[in-house]
Amino acid sequence: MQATGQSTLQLQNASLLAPFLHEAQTARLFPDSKTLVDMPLAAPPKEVAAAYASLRLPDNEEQRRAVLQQFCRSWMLPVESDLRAVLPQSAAAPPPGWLPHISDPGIRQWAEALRRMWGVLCREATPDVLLHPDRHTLLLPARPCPFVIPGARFREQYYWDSLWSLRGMLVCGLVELAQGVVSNMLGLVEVHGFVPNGMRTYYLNRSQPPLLSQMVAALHAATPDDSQLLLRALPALLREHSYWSTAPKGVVLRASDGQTHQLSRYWADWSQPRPESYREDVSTAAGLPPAGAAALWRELASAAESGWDFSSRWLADGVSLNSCRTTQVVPADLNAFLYQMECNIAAFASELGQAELAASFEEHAQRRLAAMQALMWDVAGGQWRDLVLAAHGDTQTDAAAEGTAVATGAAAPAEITATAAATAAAANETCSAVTSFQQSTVVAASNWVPLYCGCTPAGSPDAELAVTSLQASGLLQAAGVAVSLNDTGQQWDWPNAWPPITCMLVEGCEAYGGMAGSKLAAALAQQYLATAHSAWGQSGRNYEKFDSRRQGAAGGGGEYECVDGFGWTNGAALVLLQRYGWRPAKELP
Ligand SMILES: OC[C@H]1O[C@H](O[C@H]2O[C@H](CO)[C@@H](O)[C@H](O)[C@H]2O)[C@H](O)[C@@H](O)[C@@H]1O
Repeated sequence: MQATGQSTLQLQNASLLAPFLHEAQTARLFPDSKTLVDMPLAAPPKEVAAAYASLRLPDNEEQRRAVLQQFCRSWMLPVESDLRAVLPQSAAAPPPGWLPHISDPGIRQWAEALRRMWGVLCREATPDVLLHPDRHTLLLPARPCPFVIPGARFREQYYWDSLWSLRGMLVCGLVELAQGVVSNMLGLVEVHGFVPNGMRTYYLNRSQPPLLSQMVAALHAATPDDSQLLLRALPALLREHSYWSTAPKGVVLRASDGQTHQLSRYWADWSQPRPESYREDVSTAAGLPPAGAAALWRELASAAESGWDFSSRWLADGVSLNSCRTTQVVPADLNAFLYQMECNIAAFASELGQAELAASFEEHAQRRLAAMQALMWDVAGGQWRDLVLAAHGDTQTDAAAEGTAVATGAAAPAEITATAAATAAAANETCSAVTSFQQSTVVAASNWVPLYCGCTPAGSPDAELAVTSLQASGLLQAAGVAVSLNDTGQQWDWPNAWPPITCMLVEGCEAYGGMAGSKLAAALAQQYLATAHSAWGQSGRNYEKFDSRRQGAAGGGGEYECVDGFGWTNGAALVLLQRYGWRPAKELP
């Protein structure tokens, strides 16, 4: 785990309080496991830990729970007492030019309500977080700025959510707020070398889909006169790129023609239950020996790093969470994001006059693109497939701690033969090439994310094929785009439709898919607007995810109730409304 200064202190305290965390989470003190880890301490951690050590816990379950509850009341502060609501600068300014021109009064009112949500979701840390960081799990950069939370239980800034929130803020003219959100992330990279999953210390073991360079690009387009932005962002992006492209996240694959390719995967530096989902992870690993449980917990945390927590994409048997094998998957969307990051770094370097750096990142981008084309592009299926590395074997060893396959995963069919040990070697500094892997058969919306990232030229035969295959995929439903065809009960599977994915598909089809792509993009955009508007009209809610089959219905499944707020839902709606207007379509082309 990479941590320095303030966060080291915070993490040391987390380990001091680990016995309490275990007991309290196991006793189910709160319906949502995340509540406890977001509550500030009322006294210095050493004092709290000493008080806990002197506590006599009764054997009787109910009495034990009551004692733990009383302990929490005495030694902890209410959730959200580390935050205060703050109105972003320019929130009171008149709505941006495009918004008052929406002709339908009901839609105009909705757009106005969405715009006001940035004020509702904006937070800053209380002075106590800066004064006593060791009492808090809120993670701050050196010079923290106000930020936007997704909403409800997600009461901190998140990494990939921020792209759609940021773009929503920008179409509303909230430039200072957007600048602060990006500054927070750059500040975290400057200290930790990567952007954590979210701004809490328990997220420091992993990142999330790497979209910072896209946020910098969006902000740069909105503030072309800010000469400082790229100067600050470029070194941070270089650090982030290295975090994603070196082992254990970086892997080397050898194709059947002998050619080696460097790609990346999700890999969390964590082999314990996630503190924010402690009870859930303990229960998923029930019955496993300690080493097997530790390996599974890494796989679960790595799935959380993907943003797709959880999905059949990561499950060896396609349905059970205890077959999670995220680190054995080399994801198409992750590598597409990294391709885009490499292109953006090249463009920023070139703008700053750093020609050599620009050329080297153009080369990185071209190499990754060639690898994706050679290994992930499914010509017959017209989509980019995740790659599944052969399973490492049946148990966890020290090698597992270095990033090898999970214990519980069934071996992938060995279409391309090689030794399982090669998978393990992929994680090592020596970077021996993995030769045993195959394309995943899961039909997930992520298979078309490379279209959004420009992994094939606009209007090319491959791009047109991708649009046609998306139309035939079964993912496009009456009220939205399902993220996969597999009904597992997990939230990143059938029948859920997630705003960021829909937005990426719309923009990918529009930018690269020729005439057919543009038509589909416009129809998908209207479908999203119709369902988001209908949900708001029926319930006053802005759900984090939707049911792709029923207009205005919330999504479900997974380890927490569908929440309201919601950063990326509102951002995607505002961005699509500004781009496409309100033109309800009858059906998809
Ligand atoms: O508490 C469980 C998990 O919750 C988060 O994941 C979900 O919400 C995030 C915020 O909107 C979103 O970025 C992610 O895609 C969702 O699946 C969190 O990111 C996980 O790390 C956490 O374990």
